[in-house]
Amino acid sequence: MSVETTPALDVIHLSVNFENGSGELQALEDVTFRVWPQEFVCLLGPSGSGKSTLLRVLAGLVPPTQGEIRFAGGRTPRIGYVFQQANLMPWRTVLENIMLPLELQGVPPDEARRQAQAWVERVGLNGFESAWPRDLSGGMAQRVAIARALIHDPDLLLLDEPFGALDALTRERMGAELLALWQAQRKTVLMVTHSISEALLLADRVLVFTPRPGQVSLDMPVPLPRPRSEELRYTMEFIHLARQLRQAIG
Ligand SMILES: Nc1ncnc2c1ncn2[C@@H]1O[C@H](COP(=O)(O)OP(=O)(O)OP(=O)(O)O)[C@@H](O)[C@H]1O
Repeated sequence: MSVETTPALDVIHLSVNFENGSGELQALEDVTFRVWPQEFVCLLGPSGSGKSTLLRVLAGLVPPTQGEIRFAGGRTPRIGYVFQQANLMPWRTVLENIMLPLELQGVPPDEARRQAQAWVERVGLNGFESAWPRDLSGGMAQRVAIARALIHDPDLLLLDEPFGALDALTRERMGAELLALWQAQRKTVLMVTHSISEALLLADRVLVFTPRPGQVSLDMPVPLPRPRSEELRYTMEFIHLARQLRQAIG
């Protein structure tokens, strides 16, 4: 945990209801937790427990029905968002997709290109600058999405099952790459995943959600030493933590 004393964000008694055809549906109920600067927090829970909804509330895309979110400094932070699908613009090359957030901020094109090129290298896509999204593998497309989410130097990175559509080996590799990026960039991260081992390899803390309406049923620190590698999976401590999470999910 960070030594800084101001939380990056405070989620306070948050409830979210949606109107659906037959009435109200409660997605989240009285959710309270805080996240510290530079912390990596994974959200685990059954399908429909409101994890994606929580990220959308944090991004300001869905209003809370009750409760509130407080961000450090009293203002909404700059946010990078990555979804299960890369959602790249098909008419833009890899480089042009990565530089988009800077263009939208009004950064001059040459400077935007220079920074995008640095990100191409950071996410291991050298040589693919001019490739089109349709020619990329799933893992490569997600690397573009991650670079695009980080290029504007967000304070908060929201990841909604970013590796959920990838095969198991690519997923492992992407997890390791994300960890290396996080170690270098030290963003505050909230990541939804369905994988217990992914959560344990990446997170400082794991929040487990109950079935709908989502509530936090377990807030578990992950005391595994860093840097972490896949080998950790075979240690007794890892297996013990994985069992605790499995039991909490039910
Ligand atoms: N815009 C919306 N309108 C109505 N209902 C919604 C809306 N968004 C989400 N829901 C409902 O809220 C509940 C929580 O959905 P959410 O996608 O947040 O869960 P989740 O935990 O992320 O699920 P999964 O793990 O399957 O992605 C679900 O029952 C979903 O159908």
